[in-house]
Amino acid sequence: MTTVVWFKRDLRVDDHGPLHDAAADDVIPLYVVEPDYWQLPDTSERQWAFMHDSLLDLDATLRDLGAPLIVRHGEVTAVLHRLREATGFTRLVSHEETGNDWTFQRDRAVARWCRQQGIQWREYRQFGVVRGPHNRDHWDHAWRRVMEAPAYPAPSRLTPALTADPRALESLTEPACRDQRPCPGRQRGGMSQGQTLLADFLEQRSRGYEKRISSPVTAWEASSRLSPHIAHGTVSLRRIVQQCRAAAAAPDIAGAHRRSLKAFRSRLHWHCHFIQKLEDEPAIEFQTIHPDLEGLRNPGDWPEALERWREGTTGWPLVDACMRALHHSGWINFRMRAMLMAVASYHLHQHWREPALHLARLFTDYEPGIHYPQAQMQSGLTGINALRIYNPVLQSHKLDPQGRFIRAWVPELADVPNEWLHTPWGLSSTQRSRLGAGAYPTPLIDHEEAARRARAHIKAWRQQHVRRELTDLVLERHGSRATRGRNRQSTSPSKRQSGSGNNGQMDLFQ
Ligand SMILES: Cc1cc2nc3c(=O)[nH]c(=O)nc-3n(C[C@H](O)[C@H](O)[C@H](O)COP(=O)(O)OP(=O)(O)OC[C@H]3O[C@@H](n4cnc5c(N)ncnc54)[C@H](O)[C@@H]3O)c2cc1C
Repeated sequence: MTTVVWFKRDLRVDDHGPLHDAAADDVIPLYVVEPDYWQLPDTSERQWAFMHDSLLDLDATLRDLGAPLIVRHGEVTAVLHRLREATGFTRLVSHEETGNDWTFQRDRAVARWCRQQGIQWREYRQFGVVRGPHNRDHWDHAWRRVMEAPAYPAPSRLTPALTADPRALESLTEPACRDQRPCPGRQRGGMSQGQTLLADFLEQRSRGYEKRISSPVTAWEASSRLSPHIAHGTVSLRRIVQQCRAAAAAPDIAGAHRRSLKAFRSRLHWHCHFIQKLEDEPAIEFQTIHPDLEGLRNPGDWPEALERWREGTTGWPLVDACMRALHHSGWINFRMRAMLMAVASYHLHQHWREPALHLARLFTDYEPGIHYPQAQMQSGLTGINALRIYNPVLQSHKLDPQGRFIRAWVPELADVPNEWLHTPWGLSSTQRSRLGAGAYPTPLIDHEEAARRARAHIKAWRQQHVRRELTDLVLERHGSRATRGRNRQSTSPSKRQSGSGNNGQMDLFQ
């Protein structure tokens, strides 16, 4: 039997169920470059570049196993059709994908084509995300079952159904990407890069994880930096969970290090918890999680603010440093992603979708299932989470007190003393010119005033438009069971989502 293994965002051979099971057959390992996908507003050349590294690595490994990667361009059903005519394959295997709406519709088209052609298509789960009806109360248990199951070993040998592919991967025609912003500091893709990062993180860098991931000064080293590898599947999430557990169980591990590994493991759980939200409600890509918050902000309001936010010229140094670092490297830590999104939504009163798309394009680790729910959560659109209006000046003092990160990314402020670095608009124009900061913009709005306005606007909107019964439905559908349990015990229904209010954040729904 000939089986096509369709690689998508699972570019590895280890813990790859479809490849493992297909190894008994004649196999066609296939990757399809889909030109229409790379024209979508949430995709970019930097993501393709990471993918390309990973394809080269995958191809080299598959060649060693005996069956090189077959790469085709075009619409997937058309590619499969031609391949079917050429090889007569009868089985297609792949991983389930919670991608964006475009990939979901493409998968539906593939399913239709398979039915018409009498091809058996088996999809495997690679995450703890459940497709179809399921009981949210048992979700954690199901996640653990998947992560604790034995990983699939890489096949030791493959029998190729197509021996020589005339189109060598090295000469692959790159898709024309709609977004081509350069990313010189991008992480490299590929299985070996992912493995090295994981080993290095578990052995060394994770020691300071818990305490050092919030500051953009230290997070670059303290975070695992595995996100683009998880998003493109060059390392299996299950392997990461299992190796993390093994590292934490080592007898000689220090308490702080063990706590850090525990905190890291909870993030791996969040990965699937968030993706599950998009799996359960794909409309989240386009619509607010809480339907009554849809009209809170309008697309197209204040275009100058959006442009300045996008280009890292808001005049708030930490915000601009984060955006510019992201342009350069395709990655920024969680806290700063949250702050960027919150500043766009609250201070600059932007509708959530354009900022979310901009960030998606900038992230080499763009993962729709995490991205859209997170972007909405940080914009106050779920109706069930504490609102976090990050104070960009407070965050700046707290997370970059010496201005190391700011000076690295906002060179206009390199000579501004610490006293003024976080609030350079307080300098007179003569002082600014003397310090070489004359070209750095002043903010469009006072940030405290902007936060006050945002708070008042949301409060009024909520009183007028937000229906409790819909909030309860959102909570039922998307709320974390752990949080819900806590809420049930400790808060009255009207204060269900009251939050910490720390770290420069405010809870507006109290
Ligand atoms: C507005 C916004 C958009 C985001 N978009 C993405 C995205 O497109 N892709 C993406 O992978 N992450 C996204 N995140 C989550 C998080 O910021 C990144 O996963 C993390 O910064 C990646 O770095 P790391 O791998 O070093 O993280 P680590 O802290 O080392 O975490 C390990 C892994 O756990 C998962 N994870 C970590 N934090 C979260 C979280 N808060 N929610 C869900 N999963 C998490 C990721 O898979 C991550 O790679 C977003 C967060 C915000 C606030």
